[in-house]
Amino acid sequence: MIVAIDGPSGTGKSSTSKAVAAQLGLSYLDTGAQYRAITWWMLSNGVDVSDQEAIAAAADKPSIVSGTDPRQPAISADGLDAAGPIRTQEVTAAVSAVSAVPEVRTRITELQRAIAAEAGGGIVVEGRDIGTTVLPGADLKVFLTASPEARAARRSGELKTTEGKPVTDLAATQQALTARDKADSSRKASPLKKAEDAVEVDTTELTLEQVIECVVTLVEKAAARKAEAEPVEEAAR
Ligand SMILES: Nc1ncnc2c1ncn2[C@@H]1O[C@H](COP(=O)(O)OP(=O)(O)O)[C@@H](O)[C@H]1O
Ligand SMILES: Nc1ccn([C@H]2C[C@H](O)[C@@H](COP(=O)(O)OP(=O)(O)O)O2)c(=O)n1
Repeated sequence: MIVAIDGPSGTGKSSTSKAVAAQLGLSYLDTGAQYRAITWWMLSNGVDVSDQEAIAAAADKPSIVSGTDPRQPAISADGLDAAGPIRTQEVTAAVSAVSAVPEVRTRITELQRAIAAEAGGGIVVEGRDIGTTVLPGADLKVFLTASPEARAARRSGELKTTEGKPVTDLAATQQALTARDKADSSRKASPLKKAEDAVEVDTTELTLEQVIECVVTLVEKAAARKAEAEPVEEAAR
């Protein structure tokens, strides 16, 4: 069972995907964390993130390793724990530019497909292009949306500056988030886009618990469809 959950920032992808995976005993992959980790590695290793060629030349260098336990998501770059540093504003401000470079996307997409192929019991993979590009044959595709105001309000509560202070400016948070959405949706290589066969869920007026319940139901229905379809496929062989 492969579940793809895509959508812009602050729609609830990570919280929903982790909870659904934990509840249904599936693995979990946060692909945004991988793009953030490669961005953090570049910033820490003197790569000029305004120079596309420099980014492309460095794309193969770091070793990015993701844990797939939804209860203990882990991410490292060259063996260093990246879970904390990838959430700083510095990384958030640079991640769209780094992730728009085709060499970075090819590298990270290969990693994602390998992780999904190894997840024997099934996996929930969340990101921007999972349903469209990374795993177009997913058993279920969900596209989460929410109003920019709701997303900014959710995000502003958890952001930290590089010095570790909380970010409280809601208007600035919304502006940064909208700019990132625009960059992620307009890039040439695998932009943020709803797959034609994805189920869209608007989370603006829903609690996180309601979104989780809705996605669990969708996964259970997709699993039932898959179980019904498989004996037919077997017989056809
Ligand atoms: N439906 C919801 N209602 C209220 N808050 C939510 C909802 N979904 C997620 N959140 C909160 O919003 C923040 C961003 O959620 P997250 O899952 O990280 O979004 P994404 O992965 O899409 O960027 C988190 O603090 C999360 O707890
Ligand atoms: N599949 C993906 C996932 C993330 N990205 C890029 C674009 C996003 O702005 C950044 C960060 O993603 P992340 O999911 O961590 O962002 P949010 O938590 O939603 O703010 O990575 C991508 O290009 N493709």
